[in-house]
Parts: sequence; C-alpha cells; structure tokens
Amino acid sequence: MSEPILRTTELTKHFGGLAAVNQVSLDFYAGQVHALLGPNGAGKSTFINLLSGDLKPSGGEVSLAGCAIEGLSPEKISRMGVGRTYQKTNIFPAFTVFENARLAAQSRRPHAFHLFRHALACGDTLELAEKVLAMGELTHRRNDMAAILSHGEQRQLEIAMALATEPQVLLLDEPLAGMGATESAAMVRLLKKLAEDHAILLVEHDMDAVFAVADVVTVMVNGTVLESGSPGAIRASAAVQEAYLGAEEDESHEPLVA
Ligand SMILES: Nc1ncnc2c1ncn2[C@@H]1O[C@H](COP(=O)(O)OP(=O)(O)OP(=O)(O)O)[C@@H](O)[C@H]1O
Repeated sequence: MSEPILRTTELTKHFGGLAAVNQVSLDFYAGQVHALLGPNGAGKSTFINLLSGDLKPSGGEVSLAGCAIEGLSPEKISRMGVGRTYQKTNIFPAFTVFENARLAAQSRRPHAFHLFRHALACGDTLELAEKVLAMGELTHRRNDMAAILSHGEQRQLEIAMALATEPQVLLLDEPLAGMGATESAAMVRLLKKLAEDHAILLVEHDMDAVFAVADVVTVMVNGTVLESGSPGAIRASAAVQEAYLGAEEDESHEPLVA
C-alpha cells in the first residue's frame, strides 16, 4: 500500500488528569473513508481537534505527507491541506450559496485581504468557488440564500466550503447528524465521490451510513483505540460488540448490529 497522507503517532491529549486521547497511532490514506466510532466521550472530537490544530496535543506526533504539523495553528494546517467541518453547521445564512463558497475560497487563501493580490486572485477565486459548489453538488442552488437550504444541503455547503482550501484530507465531524433517510443517502453518495481523491476521516453515529461508506473503521473507547480494521472485521469483533452493548444500556447511540 502507498504511504499514508496523514499519520498520528502516539497522539495524546490530557485535560487535567483525564487522557481524552491516549497514545493513538493511526494512518489515513487518500482514496479511503476512515470512520471513527465510539461511545459518547470516547475522544473522537478531541482527536479531530488535534488533527485540525483546534487543540494542541500533550504528546505524540501528527504528520501530513511526511511533514510534522502537530501544534501548528488551525489556519496553517488548513492551508497545508487539511479541511474540516464541525458538529454545528457553520455557514453564512444571509448570503447566497455562491457567496458562501466565494467567501470560503477568498478567506482561506494566503494574503486574502491584500488588495493587489486580491485583484489578481479574483478570477481564480470565482473559479474555485464554482468548482467547490459543483463538488458539493450544489450548483443548482447557487443563487439561493443559504438560510433556505434544507439541513442536508446546508451540510453539503459546509463541506463545499471546506473544499475551498483544496485539501488532501477532510475531517468531518458528524456530517449526517439530524438528517432523514433521503438526505443521509445523498450525503453518503457525496462522501463516496469525495473519497475518490481525498482521505476522509469521518466521525459519525449513524451506523448504517458508516458501514455503507467506510473502507476502514476504528473504534475508540476511553481515549484509546479498541480495534481498527475493515468494516467486516469490526462488525465481527467481540471486543467491539462488548463495548457497544455495554454503552447501549445508556441509549447514547445506535447498536452496531441491527
Ligand atoms: N475542553 C475540554 N476540557 C475538559 N474535558 C474535555 C474537554 N473536551 C472534551 N473533554 C472530555 O474529554 C473526553 C472526550 O470527549 P470528546 O468530546 O472528544 O468525546 P467524543 O467521543 O467526541 O464524544 P461525543 O460522541 O459525545 O461527541 C470526555 O470525557 C470529555 O468530557
């Protein structure tokens, strides 16, 4: 197999005495959806925040195409090729869909607000905005206000905006949360398409979607990796079943096997 585009080595984050992420070593490859599962509080969001620079690690390493990126600012990591979305939808509702994409394309370029460079880059910015809208399958909605999009389309727009940095890696935190069956199916299709030329790290509680789209599944419990492997291997794992059945009693998420 080729080299991973993103690699964590013994990545660790302490909050006081709590090891929210504890010596996690994982590889992420272009062309794959790598899903991260685990009960509430397992450390999934903390792990994503360490990769995106929103949190500084207490220990361990993160490398992007061989370059160390742990501890860099979110802006720098974003410009180096790691895009992300958050659990909460993060768009400009009073602007059109196209304006949202254009703002993302403009603001995420270095020196975006330098006037001379801005003028030179303007054509590029518009072209990039059109491109990411097409990738997010929202071109037909380009002139609509973002506020009137359905919840699923707003999540698609957020992903399109994350694509404006032209990332190699996409970190997606619960992109299917709150969606109905039709919207979920559209998002699964979009994720499959984007995985053709990105490495995708997907944190998601919707098990049907995870098993429909993931190439690799990692299960975290208490900040550590319990199991990592193919969807079939994870489904068959006694340790994973036990972790989920134990956590199922508090009804905090869906069962692993229906
Ligand atoms: N900023 C923080 N300060 C202190 N503790 C934190 C902080 N952020 C997360 N934690 C704790 O770290 C642990 C892991 O939390 P995290 O949000 O990463 O879990 P998660 O797997 O994403 O959960 P969920 O599925 O509910 O989003 C939890 O015990 C949480 O309370």
